[in-house]
This record gives sequence, structure tokens and C-alpha cells, in this order.
Amino acid sequence: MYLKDLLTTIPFYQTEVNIDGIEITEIEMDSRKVSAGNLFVCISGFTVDGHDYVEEAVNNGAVAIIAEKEVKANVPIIMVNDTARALSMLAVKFYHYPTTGLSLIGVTGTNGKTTVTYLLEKIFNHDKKKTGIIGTIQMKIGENAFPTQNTTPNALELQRFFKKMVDEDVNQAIMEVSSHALDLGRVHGCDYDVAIFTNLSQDHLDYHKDMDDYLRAKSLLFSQLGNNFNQEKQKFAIINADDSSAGLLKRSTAQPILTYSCRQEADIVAKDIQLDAAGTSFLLVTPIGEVVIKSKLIGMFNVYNMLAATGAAIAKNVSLEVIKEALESINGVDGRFEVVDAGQNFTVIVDYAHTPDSLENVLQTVKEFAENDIYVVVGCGGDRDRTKRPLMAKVAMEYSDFAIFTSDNPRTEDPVSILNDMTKGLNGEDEYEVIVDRKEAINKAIQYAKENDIILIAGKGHETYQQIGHTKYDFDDRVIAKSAIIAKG
Ligand SMILES: CC(=O)N[C@H]1[C@@H](OP(=O)(O)OP(=O)(O)OC[C@H]2O[C@@H](n3ccc(=O)[nH]c3=O)[C@H](O)[C@@H]2O)O[C@H](CO)[C@@H](O)[C@@H]1O[C@H](C)C(=O)N[C@@H](C)C(=O)N[C@H](CCC(=O)O)C(=O)O
Ligand SMILES: Nc1ncnc2c1ncn2[C@@H]1O[C@H](COP(=O)(O)OP(=O)(O)OP(=O)(O)O)[C@@H](O)[C@H]1O
Ligand SMILES: N[C@H](CCC[C@H](N)C(=O)O)C(=O)O
Ligand SMILES: [Mg+2]
Repeated sequence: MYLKDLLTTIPFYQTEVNIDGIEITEIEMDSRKVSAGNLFVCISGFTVDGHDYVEEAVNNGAVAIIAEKEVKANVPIIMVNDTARALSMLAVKFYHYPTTGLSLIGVTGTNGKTTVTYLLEKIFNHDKKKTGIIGTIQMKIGENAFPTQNTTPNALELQRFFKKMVDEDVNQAIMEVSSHALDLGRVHGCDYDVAIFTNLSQDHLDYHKDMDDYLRAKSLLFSQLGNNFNQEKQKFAIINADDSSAGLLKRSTAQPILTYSCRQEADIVAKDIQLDAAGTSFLLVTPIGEVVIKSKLIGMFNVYNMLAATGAAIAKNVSLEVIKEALESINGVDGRFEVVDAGQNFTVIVDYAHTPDSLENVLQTVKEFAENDIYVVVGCGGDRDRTKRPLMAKVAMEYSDFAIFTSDNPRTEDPVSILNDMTKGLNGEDEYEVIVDRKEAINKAIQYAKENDIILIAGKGHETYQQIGHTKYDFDDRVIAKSAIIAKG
């Protein structure tokens, strides 16, 4: 594509040289990935500044530079006000506005995003649609999976993947939209058909100033649904009416809304809810009819997740029969309430709860079915919200009979000081143990367990690594737990 054509998406830019005739082979934001004919966009990051890598980008073959600060280069430099914004719009144009031709569902909220996306994948697959997924665990097209670093990738990776979805004839794209992504403009230029809100509770107060700022970021997904009266792309917002943020989110969009609830009148409601250790059943009441759902998913929070997915599926004209068939066939989501079974006489559950609210939800669920003692093994991630640490420890103490506090991903923080943050508010008489090494902590819990006890290993779910410093070491709670169970005999 000619650079000049590409730049039509940025109305105001400045350049001192003639850029006619320059062709761009690819856009890159990382100098290490630049090759011949690329356009290099300098991003001012949190750790380093992309403007410092112009020379490397040019040496690797960049033919033009987009910058927001003064840089020197022997190729044309195009100055813009905000390179992060420019990157989104350039990527959207370079990959031919992929989401305009793609049916796209975005899921936001503190907890449940990944779960809802996988419920939707199941529903659309049962509806014979080819799906594409973008989220915490991975990116996927059909059965092919691709690794990701972020829940919502940067604009470049995102638009590139949407283009791949278009090329591979995906009918339904489903993505998690994190508050970071919304705030940083990673999703500018995404044309959503359906926006889902799961819930809001404390997380990420390292990044967001306060809960209002966090909610404002979430609301951007709903304002981004826009005022587009294009009948071809009917838009919908799906909102959890039982969450205290529902009102603000409803006011953030001009598009039709479907609300869902387990406690009050709403468009989509779960009635006669029965929860037990083997699964969940409820009467699903919707604008297109009623049906009983018998699901293998456990816990009240999963009823909410199923209602959210139902809302989006109805918005996309999926029948209630297909929704029922799909929800009843799903066994669970990788690393979410995943049972580790090596033939032992106690239960081990690995779960991704890493916020006070999700830990409370999952422990409440465990407590409802527990016949004997509950052990919890949990830690908090480093370089993340510090204020959630004592809250998570308190929740662990409240709902378990014995807590082992350990490391999650310490990243660049001292693991001991993270653990001190967790335990500082606890009563000296509380029964807990602190074991910094996560493998040792899991082993210890398994050693302690007696017949019919339940061990919840929380925080890392599907993760197959533990990040200490800047290094990611192989680590999988499920694998460690399984070998500890076998070793116990
Ligand atoms: C705080 C944050 O969001 N950071 C993201 C950001 O990193 P950064 O600002 O540190 O980037 P940087 O390393 O300073 O680099 C700046 C620029 O220089 C470039 N560079 C860098 C080095 C070099 O040699 N050459 C070069 O050109 C980089 O490619 C980049 O363009 O841009 C990176 C590339 O897109 C992201 O991977 C990274 O996410 C980090 C890993 C992260 O942990 N983010 C978390 C906080 C996050 O966003 N989480 C949410 C989910 C939360 C949830 O689901 O609960 C998410 O969506 O993942
Ligand atoms: N609707 C819900 N409400 C509260 N807690 C939930 C809900 N759904 C799942 N959980 C809990 O939160 C954990 C994370 O769920 P999930 O991965 O679906 O959330 P997420 O929003 O994608 O998280 P992340 O922000 O890390 O991407 C689960 O392991 C479970 O313990
Ligand atoms: N997307 C979340 C994941 C947290 C998972 C937990 N294991 C941790 O490392 O804190 C985050 O980046 O905050
Ligand atoms: Mg997720």
C-alpha cells in the first residue's frame, strides 16, 4: 500500500519531505520485528520509548517513521500528535477495515470474560459458524490456536488477526476487551456488533486511578458501539442488570440493550436455579421463549456467564434450541474450576480467581458443597494492584478452614513483600501458613488433605508458567498437583 494512501486515515500530519511513491510492505511498532519496506511507528511505552529505536528500525529496513517526538532518520519522518492513536487507525486501514466485514462480539467486565467467550464459541460452533477468539488464554481460528501476551493485544496485532479471520472465512469473532485495552485505545477502529458487560469489582487499581476511572474505561466499549443505524449490522449491548454499574453502562450506549439477571426483572432471566457439586440447572426465560438448562458448569457466577452468552447469541439470531444444546454440552473452560483427578479420595480444584470478588465467588461455591475441610492455596501477582492483596487474603481466611499463602507471578517484586501485603491485616490467631515457593505450597496442601477435603489452588488457572523477575519458568498448577497426589499415593 502507498504510504500516502495509508495516511488518509490521519487527517493532520506533518512531514518535510515528499512521500509520493513510497510503498509500505507492513506496519511495525517493534524495531526488532522490522524488515524491508516496513513503516515503523514509535510508541512511548511504560518501560521504554519506541522513539529510541528508530535507528535499529531503519537498519532493519524501515522506509518511513511515524513519531510524536523529534527523532532523526535518513528516511521520511511523519509527525503526528499521538502515535498510539495513529497506530490503531493505520492498522485498521492497512488491513482493510477487517471488522466492518466481520461479526464481532466484545466482552468486558472484571470477571467472567474468558468464560463467556468460550461459552459463545461453543454456541456458535453448534450453530455451524466458524469462530475466531481473542483473549487471555490464546487467540484461535477454528481449532488453530495462536499464543498471546495480553488479554487484548495491541492494535497492530489485533487488526492483523482480524484480517486473518476475514481471510479464513470466520463467521463470528468473539473477543475479551480489557480495561487497559479500552483506556489505551488498543481497540480504536473495531466495529463491534455486540458488547457484553459481565460485572465490575476491584482489580487493576495499579493502573486505574480509582474504581470510577476503571468503570469509565469499561464504559468505552459501550460508547464505542456508536450511533450507526446500519441495518446490516444491528448492534446490541448485553448488560448484567444485577451489577451496580449497570445504570452507567446503559447510559453509555444509544444502541438497543438486552439486560440479564438472576434477581430481578430483565430481558433474560434465570429462574428456579439449582446448584450442586455436579452442575447447575435453571429455567432460562428470554424474549424468544423459555427453556430448562442443565449445565455441567458449577457455581452461581457461571449462571451469570451463561445468561451473558445467551444475550449475545440471541442478538445474533441463534435459536434457543441451539443455545440449550451448546450450554449443556460444555464441560468447562481451561483452568476455570478445573478438577485435578488422579484417583485420590479428596478433591483438588485449579481456578483462575485472581481478584477478591472471583475468589469469594469460587470459595462460596466450594463451601456450599464441601463435606469436610477446605484448603486454599493462593497468592497475588507482582507489579499489579497492591490493594487487592489483603482483601484476597481476608476472603481466603473467611471461606476456608486452612489457607496457604504463596507466590503467584511475582514478576519484578520481592515475593516476600507481596506475601506481607497479603497477610498484614490478618489476625495472629488465624490459621494460615506462608510458603513462598508455589510448588512447595501445593505439595504441602496435598500432604495435609484427608478424605473428602477440598483443595482450591487459585490464581493461575490455565497458565503454564510462573514469571519471576523477567523470566517465565515452566509451571502448571495442574501438573504439580497431579504429581503431588501421585507421590502421596
Ligand atoms: C502496561 C501495559 O499495558 N504494557 C503493555 C505495553 O508495554 P510497554 O508500554 O511496556 O511497552 P514497552 O516495552 O515500553 O515498549 C514501547 C515500544 O517500544 C518498542 N520497542 C521496544 C524494545 C525494542 O527493542 N524496540 C522497540 O521498538 C515496543 O515494541 C513498543 O512499541 O505494550 C506491550 C505491547 O503491546 C504490551 O505487551 C504490554 O503489556 C504488558 C505485558 C502487560 O502486562 N499488560 C497488562 C497490564 C495488561 O494490559 N493487561 C490486560 C488484561 C488485564 C485483565 O485481563 O485482567 C491485557 O489486556 O492484557
Ligand atoms: N461472572 C463471574 N463473576 C465472578 N467471578 C467469576 C465469574 N466468572 C468467572 N469467575 C471467577 O473468575 C475467574 C476468572 O474467570 P475468567 O477467566 O472467565 O475471567 P476474566 O474476566 O477473563 O479474567 P481476566 O481479567 O484475567 O481476563 C474464574 O476462575 C472464576 O473463579
Ligand atoms: N490479566 C490479569 C491476569 C492476572 C493473573 C495472575 N496470575 C497474576 O499474574 O496476577 C492481569 O494481568 O492482571
Ligand atoms: Mg480473561
